[in-house]
Order: sequence, then structure tokens, then C-alpha cells
Amino acid sequence: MLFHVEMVVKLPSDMPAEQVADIKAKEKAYSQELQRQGKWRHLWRIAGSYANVSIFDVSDNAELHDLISGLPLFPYMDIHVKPLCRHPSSVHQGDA
Ligand SMILES: O=C(O)C[C@H]1C=CC(=O)O1
Repeated sequence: MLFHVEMVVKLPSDMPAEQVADIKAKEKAYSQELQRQGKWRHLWRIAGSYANVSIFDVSDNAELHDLISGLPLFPYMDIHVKPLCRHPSSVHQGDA
């Protein structure tokens, strides 16, 4: 199942720089592992914002929830999920 996920990062302005660097490094490693596994198919920065648009490919809602709630930045993000299904006019086979 494919999901469109938008994440807006809102780190507290008083979070110490060392803690910010640490949490960002952990987030990067976590997201890159999921990308290598093919579960996090796309990761795009939204130009001009500390936010991303992502496409996840997971087996069900529960797996998506587990992966997203395991993000090191999870407590500091607003996350919006939209389930996707195949568009009848799409020329791409097997994408959904
Ligand atoms: O920077 C972000 O958009 C937040 C998050 C998503 C992947 C990652 O490495 O950081």
C-alpha cells in the first residue's frame, strides 16, 4: 500500500545545538535504512520549508504507523498521511 506523507519539522527553538545535531543524525540513519529496504520510496524537501513530502510503500496502516512513530523526530513533527490508490489513467503498471 502506498501512502503520501507530509512531515513538517518543528524543533523547539531552545533545543541545544548538540541535541539537534544528534537527533538529525539519528533521523537520517533511520530514514536511509527504510529507503534501502524500499519502504520509504520517495523523500523530497518542500522548497522553502523545513518539511518533506514522502511516499511510503508498506503492507498496511499499522506498519506505516509503526515506522512513522519510530522516527527520532516524531515528537517534533506535524505529520499528515493520505492513502493512495492507482489512478485509472496512469500508464505506470504495478505502482500501487
Ligand atoms: O528533514 C526532514 O524532512 C525530516 C526527516 C525526514 C527524513 C530525514 O532524514 O529527516
